[in-house]
Amino acid sequence: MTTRAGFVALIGEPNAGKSTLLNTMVGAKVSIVTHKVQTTRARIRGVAMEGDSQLVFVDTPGLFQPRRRLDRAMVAAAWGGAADADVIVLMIEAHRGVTAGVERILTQLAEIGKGRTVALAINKIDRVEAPVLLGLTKDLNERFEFVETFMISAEKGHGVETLRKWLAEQVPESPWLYPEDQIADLPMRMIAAEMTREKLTLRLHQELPYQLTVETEAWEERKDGSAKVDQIIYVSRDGHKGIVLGHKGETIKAVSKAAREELAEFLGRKVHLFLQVKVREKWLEEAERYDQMGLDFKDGNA
Ligand SMILES: Nc1nc2c(ncn2[C@@H]2O[C@H](COP(=O)(O)OP(=O)(O)OP(=O)(O)O)[C@@H](O)[C@H]2O)c(=O)[nH]1
Repeated sequence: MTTRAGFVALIGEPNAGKSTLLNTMVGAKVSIVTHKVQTTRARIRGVAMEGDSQLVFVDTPGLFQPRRRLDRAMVAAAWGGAADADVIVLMIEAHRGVTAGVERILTQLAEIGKGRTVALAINKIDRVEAPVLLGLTKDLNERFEFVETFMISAEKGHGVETLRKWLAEQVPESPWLYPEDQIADLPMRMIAAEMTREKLTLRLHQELPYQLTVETEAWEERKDGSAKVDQIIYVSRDGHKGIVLGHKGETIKAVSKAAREELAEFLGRKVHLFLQVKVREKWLEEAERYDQMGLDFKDGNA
């Protein structure tokens, strides 16, 4: 069997329908991903299987005219995700057409999208008549050389399967990036790992060994409705392990408690969180590419 796998970035103005499309393509589980945990790094929003292809959707915060510093960082992150992706899909709203925001994105796309596979998805086609769509398709394709144009309704599901099949053909031949039995809760695993990393950062301040990463090793749904989450904190040196554990394990206990509480509140149910610290000298090298993408590299999976 020839497998394929790759990264897909959905870009577009806020409200274009990116989350809706993701949910339709990936399944209901992603909807749990909210904007609550903000990060400037690209994150995985969901993974879809289509035939022998694995499509990993990376998050791109809505692209808008950045004013504040935080906004600028978010927009940069959005483009960062797109620049690393194998396929970029620009989503626009059919009834709004080429807005000033869309024009701005197209200008940036002229640089980022050069030589890449960029498709156009005109969304919310249920809101306009056919002639409008044809005019819009022509207009947009004159402004940028899209490899393909799709007319979809993310909400009603029209055209979504065609788009997904096409994406499956675009990603390169590659082993799958994530085991199939993990993809359903992958976004949750990543969010949980980020929560723990955030608590470590808060707790350790400057002491924090910068070569540190958190991975969610196992996620188990229990019959009583609670979730059992096992995480490993990887540090690159023995000395760092002591810092993370703290005097008599105080640091790790406090981090664990804070992360557990936040995760429980986020999920709205009870959480049992187990943290383990491991020394792995080479993790940085192994994980480099994934880390840059904001992905949690799982040992031995790639
Ligand atoms: N009529 C119609 N509405 C849609 C369609 N797809 C999405 N919407 C609606 O458009 C709104 C925005 O959709 P989202 O999926 O949240 O948009 P988004 O691009 O993820 O927005 P941000 O998270 O702000 O970047 C929601 O109210 C959706 O219900 C569609 O195909 N037709």
